[in-house]
Amino acid sequence: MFEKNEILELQIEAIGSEGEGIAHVNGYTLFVKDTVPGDRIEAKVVKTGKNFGYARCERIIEPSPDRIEPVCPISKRCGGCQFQHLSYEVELKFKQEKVFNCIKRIGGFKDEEIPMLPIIGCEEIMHYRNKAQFPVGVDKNGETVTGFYAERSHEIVDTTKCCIHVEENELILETLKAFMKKYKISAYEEKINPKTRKPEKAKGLVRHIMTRKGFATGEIGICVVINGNTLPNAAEFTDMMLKAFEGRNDVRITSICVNINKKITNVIFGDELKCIYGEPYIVDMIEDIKFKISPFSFYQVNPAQTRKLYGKALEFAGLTGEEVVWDLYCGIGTISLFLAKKAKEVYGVEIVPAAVENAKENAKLNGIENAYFTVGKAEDEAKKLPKPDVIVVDPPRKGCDEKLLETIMNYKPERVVYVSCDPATLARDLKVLCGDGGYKLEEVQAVDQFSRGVHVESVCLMTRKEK
Ligand SMILES: C[S@@+](CC[C@H](N)C(=O)[O-])C[C@H]1O[C@@H](n2cnc3c(N)ncnc32)[C@H](O)[C@@H]1O
Repeated sequence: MFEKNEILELQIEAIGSEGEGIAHVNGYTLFVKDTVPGDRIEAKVVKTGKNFGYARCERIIEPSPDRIEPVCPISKRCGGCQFQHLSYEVELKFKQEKVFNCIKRIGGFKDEEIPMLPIIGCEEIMHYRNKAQFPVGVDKNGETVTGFYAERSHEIVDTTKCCIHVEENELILETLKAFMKKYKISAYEEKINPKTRKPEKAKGLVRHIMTRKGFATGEIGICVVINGNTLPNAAEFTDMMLKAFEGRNDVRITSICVNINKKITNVIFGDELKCIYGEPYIVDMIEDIKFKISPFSFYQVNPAQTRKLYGKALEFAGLTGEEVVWDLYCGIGTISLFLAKKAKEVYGVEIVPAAVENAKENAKLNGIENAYFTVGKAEDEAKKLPKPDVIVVDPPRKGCDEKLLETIMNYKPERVVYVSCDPATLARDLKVLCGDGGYKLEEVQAVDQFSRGVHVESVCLMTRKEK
């Protein structure tokens, strides 16, 4: 066992599930952030446990051939990206293996039972993210700061630049800071309880700014989250933002909203939304379908990859025009509307009311009359829907609720298409559906939606073993 602060020479062998490098010394595992398999490093032990510990890279003795220079100057402090120092080729290999290994270890599948297609990588790994949520706070000198939380912390790394977000965010953040300075508008300050690591006291007004850009339409939406009832000088804020983008014909601000969140919480949005300019949504397009997207609604963050992901989901659904399809966890109806064009009827279920409102409007906007949407929990609402031939699920990271898996198994649709942003919960659910559930795993496709980050999206097709 090692002592805290002990200096070790380590050979990094693999990448851990959170993107850290892994080294072994006499059978003991050490995780080292910002390192790459093949690096030989000098590291300081920072924490030790019974089975594994953590060390900090102090010096790279010999860099791995897969190590690259991060494009981002703050990549080590910011908690956003984990792979700025790793070649994209190795990042993709890691993600492919992550999905495979989760299905094998957590799902209990044998190698030959995992029909994995090669991961679909990004053509563009920079400036791909259409949505950003920046915390706003105060530094030691009392100046307003915006940027990103440092990893596992509430400390804001002050920056207006980010190489995975859209470049327009820089101008939006600079304009917000100038507005707050000019009109003496305070930034949110919270006191974190060191034991619970949760915020316990707070003051100041502006707590977050969220931006979303429609890549196909150029529409930009801004939402300022405040710890109060009104944003003072809201008209001036709108003027400043519009002026900042004056003369640009590639993008335009079409929505500015204020969200009220007076709770002391880590949850970004409160319930109340006030539109102070334009519409309470932006419009974007995927292929030939238009979508209205409210600030509350989920919308995939990487438009170029979303097309490929949805394309696979649609292919896996294998529709002929005759099927009744459920699209559970449907958000604003993105997948539903693609399915509806090829199916008899589509039933979407989604928990966020604003997203369902968007989904209904989106069906109308695109002249789609065979897609129906319900607000509620998928696990409660699905069993009230007409019997499906195909079920598509696209749950949040925690995966599908057990009750929903039971419903799927009771209804026995021919095909289940599972879109997942967390391979661990995907694997857990596959174990149920392909175990007692009577389904066979037919295809597994990983899609890189989050380049330079550790998360990976995937889509799987399951078919019934007994017809
Ligand atoms: C990963 S997103 C997928 C949305 C949509 N399929 C898309 O591609 O844009 C997951 C969605 O599930 C919703 N959600 C979370 N828990 C839910 C539940 N228990 N029942 C229904 N929807 C839920 C979220 O609000 C979110 O819109």
